[in-house]
Amino acid sequence: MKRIRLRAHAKVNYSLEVTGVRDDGYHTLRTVFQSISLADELSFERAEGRGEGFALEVEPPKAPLGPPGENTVRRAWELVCERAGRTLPVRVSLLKRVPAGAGLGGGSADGAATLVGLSELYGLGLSEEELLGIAARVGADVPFCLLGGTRLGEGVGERLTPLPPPPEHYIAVAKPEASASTAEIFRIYDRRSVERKGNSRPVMAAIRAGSLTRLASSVGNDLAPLTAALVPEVLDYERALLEAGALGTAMTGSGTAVYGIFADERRARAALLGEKLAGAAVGVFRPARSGVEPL
Ligand SMILES: C[C@@](CO)(OP(=O)(O)O)[C@H](O)COP(=O)(O)OP(=O)(O)OC[C@H]1O[C@@H](n2ccc(N)nc2=O)[C@H](O)[C@@H]1O
Ligand SMILES: Nc1ncnc2c1ncn2[C@@H]1O[C@H](COP(=O)(O)OP(=O)(O)O)[C@@H](O)[C@H]1O
Repeated sequence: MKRIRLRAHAKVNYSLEVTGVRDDGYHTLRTVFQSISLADELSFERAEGRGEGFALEVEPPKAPLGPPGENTVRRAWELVCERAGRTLPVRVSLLKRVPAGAGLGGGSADGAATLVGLSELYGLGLSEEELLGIAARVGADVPFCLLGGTRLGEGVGERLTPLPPPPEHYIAVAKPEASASTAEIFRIYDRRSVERKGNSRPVMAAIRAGSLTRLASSVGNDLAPLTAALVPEVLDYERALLEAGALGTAMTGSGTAVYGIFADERRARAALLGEKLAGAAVGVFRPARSGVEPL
């Protein structure tokens, strides 16, 4: 039985600026995305002639994936079936490692991996351009999660420009108990605009210069004050990471996870053991060069 096994990488945003609002209410962004070594694992097998054609097993079973109909894996499957003009019976196993609702793009990464997995499983031969087109319909982050690496995202995140890999470093990630809904954060944004810090340009200059200290001192996220107003731990954890020696910290995506940049793995791991981050540690990760890759 043919089985496709893939790793779906999470991401952080080294910068996140809101640049406007489209007619459909989506906000345009300028953001530098970075895939990281934290990843979910997915496997895909044909499930000929069983039920409606889509079966998903998740480990751990209680992983908070929202309403079943809204799962990004199912949504991606529905769109690929539509593109293929037929039902593609599949059984998907998903090992969740990326915390949901964290701004780490876990759901988006799973959606991206599903597009690749189904195209390979059924030999659909979908081009990257076709996959990107479907990805944009799954979610705003999914086109990036499909390509991965280091990229500038514009539009709602679908206009991607590749960037050189960043200088070597370690990324210590911490997440408060509370999650944040991306939709809610943008609703708050519409009611009270935020100071635009313009981090993307200095972040890109630092990456191009290969300077870790400049990169670390340039990271930032315009949405952080909004999420922090709902979940104060966002700011507490940024401070704790700096006190533990992080060269720079920021919130990722619409939150609630935050990360600290370290040159030294040992210090990054020690930072997550500090009492102020007790129970919040997600882990220490490295930049990754792809978004979806064979397991
Ligand atoms: C803003 C980012 C930055 O990385 O946040 P994170 O998801 O990483 O936290 C992402 O682009 C999010 O992408 P994604 O998580 O796919 O958002 P979606 O599910 O497509 O959107 C959820 C809701 O958030 C709002 N939304 C989302 C993205 C965007 N650029 N503008 C918006 O206004 C819309 O109301 C949308 O219905
Ligand atoms: N495969 C999935 N993994 C995680 N969350 C999912 C998935 N499919 C749908 N969701 C829902 O989408 C929400 C956002 O998940 P996720 O993409 O991980 O957040 P973010 O992009 O903010 O990191 C989750 O809170 C959950 O309700």
